[in-house]
Amino acid sequence: MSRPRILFLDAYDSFSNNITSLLTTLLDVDVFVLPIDSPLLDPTSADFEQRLREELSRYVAVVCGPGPGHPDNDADVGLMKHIWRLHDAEDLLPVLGICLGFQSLVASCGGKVRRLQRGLHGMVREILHRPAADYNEETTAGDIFAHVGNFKATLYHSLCGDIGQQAVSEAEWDKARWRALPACPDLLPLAWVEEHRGERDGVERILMAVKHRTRPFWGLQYHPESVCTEKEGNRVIVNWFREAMWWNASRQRVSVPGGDILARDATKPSLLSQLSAAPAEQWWESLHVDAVYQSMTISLPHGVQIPDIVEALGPEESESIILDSANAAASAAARADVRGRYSVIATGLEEALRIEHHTCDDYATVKVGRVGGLLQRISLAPYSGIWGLSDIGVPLQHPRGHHRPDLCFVWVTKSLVVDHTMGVVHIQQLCPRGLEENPWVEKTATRLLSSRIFQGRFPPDGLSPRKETQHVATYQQQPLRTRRLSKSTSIQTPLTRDYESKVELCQEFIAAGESYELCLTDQTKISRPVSDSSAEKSSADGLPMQKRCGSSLSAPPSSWQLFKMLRSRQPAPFASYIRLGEATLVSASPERFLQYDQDGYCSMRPMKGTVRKSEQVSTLAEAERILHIPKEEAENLMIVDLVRHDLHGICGAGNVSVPHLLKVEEYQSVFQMITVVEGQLPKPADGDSESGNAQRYTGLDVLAASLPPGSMTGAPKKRSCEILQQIEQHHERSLYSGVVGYMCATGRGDWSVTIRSLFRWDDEQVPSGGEDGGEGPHEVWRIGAGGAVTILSTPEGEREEMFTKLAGPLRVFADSG
Ligand SMILES: C=C(O[C@@H]1C=C(C(=O)O)C=C[C@H]1O)C(=O)O
Ligand SMILES: NC(=O)CC[C@H](N)C(=O)O
Repeated sequence: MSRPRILFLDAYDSFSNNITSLLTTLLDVDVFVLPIDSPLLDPTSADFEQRLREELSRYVAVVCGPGPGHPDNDADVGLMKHIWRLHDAEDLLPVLGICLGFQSLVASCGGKVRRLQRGLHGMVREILHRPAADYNEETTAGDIFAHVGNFKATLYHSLCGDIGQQAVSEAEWDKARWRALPACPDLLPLAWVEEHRGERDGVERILMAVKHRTRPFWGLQYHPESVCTEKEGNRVIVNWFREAMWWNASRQRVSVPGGDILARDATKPSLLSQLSAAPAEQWWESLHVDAVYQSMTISLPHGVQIPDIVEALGPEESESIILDSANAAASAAARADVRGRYSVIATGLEEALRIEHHTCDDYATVKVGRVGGLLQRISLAPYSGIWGLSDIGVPLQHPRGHHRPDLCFVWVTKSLVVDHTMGVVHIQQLCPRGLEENPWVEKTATRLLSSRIFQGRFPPDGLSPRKETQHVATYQQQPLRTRRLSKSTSIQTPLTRDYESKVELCQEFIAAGESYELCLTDQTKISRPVSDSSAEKSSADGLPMQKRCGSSLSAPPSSWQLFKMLRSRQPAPFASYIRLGEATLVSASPERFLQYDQDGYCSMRPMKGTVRKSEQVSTLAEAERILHIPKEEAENLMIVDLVRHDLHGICGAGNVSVPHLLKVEEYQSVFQMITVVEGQLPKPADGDSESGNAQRYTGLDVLAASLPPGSMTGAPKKRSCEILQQIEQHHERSLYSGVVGYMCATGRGDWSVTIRSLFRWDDEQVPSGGEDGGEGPHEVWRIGAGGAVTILSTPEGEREEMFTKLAGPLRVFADSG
């Protein structure tokens, strides 16, 4: 027997999948999702009424979801307002509105929707409903709070339904609070929050739930699906469904089973299932997946660090992918929970196959090596797109002024994986079958074993000592501002006043109900003489090339040297050094985005809440005191609920949990609050068969469905990105704010958020940075930094946070002048 079906109208919230998961698991129903502006159900088309009626006939009930915006704005609520207009016996069906859906119900019944005195986002409050003793036969009818105990729930709103409550005097309030008020006679209030607004403003009465007097409509202002809403609140949902089913039964309304429906499943189809639509000629045949795995493991001498291994491997390759658990050695000092266990050094990139995609294109390219010939252009038409802003419905500005790839996947067949826990290096390659004689693994092992670092001619001290010695002399602590470091390097940081007014603008959008949290960022631009990249890394004899050449002091440090400086100053679990195509990224990211294993276990680690280390805040206990406050916890909670939504969209109902909520961790220069959210990918019903395999979900499904990272956008993601594009003046964040990581052939993967990083593009060169125009070509480095703005932020606080995050990466330029 098929389960009852519920239709969920999605207003592009970032919590929708949490609601569909809650409904599915709690009520044993199937939930189908229709966007509020679905082109399949267009209110301007002639047969709209008919199509709507047909679609609704398939469901036992409708849930109108939360979302950004205002119920008076048609585009924000779309189909919802047609639901509240249903009236005759044939069309009518039970409906529950949640947050925006609830406000839309209030507005449709003549109530007002006004701004709260101050928005409440990620705030957990006691939901006040009628006390148990007050329930009798009359008051219980249709009251979905009847016999529910006390519970707290999470709020995400700036607006509130106003049915006249503020006008009721204190003396009258006790009686009036459960009665329909004259301003809106059709709605019976069922629950309230009383928010203390300080001496002057007193208590703001905030309507939390209603029931329509004659129609089967209910609404909840709070978020029943939030991870911080207490379980007792689930009984409200169960009661609603019981009332809904009872209403259907009493009207002999039966939903029509089967048939075509316009709404889609609450979870997305797998990426692999899209391949059946792919053209017959398969580009991935050139990946040589028919390969032999060869490997060798050698032990790692104490104190050897990733850059030492890279340098011992020999002269620099023109491209690099190095994922460096740079805090592995310094983990005792960092005391952060994440200790990178593995580091990955990719080699042989010049012959590696890669896939690139530029967001505005409708194709991706497959080619070999950096300048290698184009093998194929893959049309994206048969697929649902490649993971970017455009895939969450946020178009980019045209023209973008460049044709750089926004996505680059490289098929790496030769790599070194360092296991810091076991103290070993695995040298591994996938060798095309028939070419097994390839001696690369042995040759690499021999080269490492005979190098200075493996021969013990290396100081066995945890931190590599020979690093930036030549630069220490120029080290100066300087305040951060636009300045010239030397005659030839200039740094342009965001202007204080500018940034602060952008924070204020974010807060205006939030107060208007357009967003709950906005991760505002800005960029710092560094222009300096082009570094001599041919002198990067070291020569085959193990001596730093620049030392050999004797020209080290005049040449600015190469990107590789910048990386070495950054990783030792800010040892982070997700450091990386990437030189790929035209891009260079030097990162000291502390934030894991997503990790998954071959069994479909996924873990995300959103980070929100940052405090700079200082004399006043130097211990974990002090940081906890500062970070465990409503503002910081709310910031984190909002992203946690958003990340749960992203995971639910792939893992499905009931397969997401939060094992660690709001934990404070220590890093080199900051304390950060993090939460761990876990999910389990569904197993295909007939897992071993070919068709089962085609339906299989992998970690890539989660990655594709979760970009861009919610911690860098704010919530709800789509509207927040639209607003941020505007406030950040369509300035592309570029490599900053994206993700870097790997997925290996067995299905494991690990991705970090690119923050606390520097990056540059080869094509961004200015002819001369010198005032006299005589200093030769300059290259441009960029550093993005920012933080989450909420209604409780202060412009000064946010500006200070942005500069705190900027300081670490920027200092490598300051120190190397
Ligand atoms: C925006 C940045 O960091 C993000 C914002 C954080 C915050 O608001 O506390 C914390 C970590 C990141 O998700 C940055 O580092 O530039
Ligand atoms: N979560 C929501 O649905 C929010 C509704 C509305 N945009 C508000 O801010 O009040």
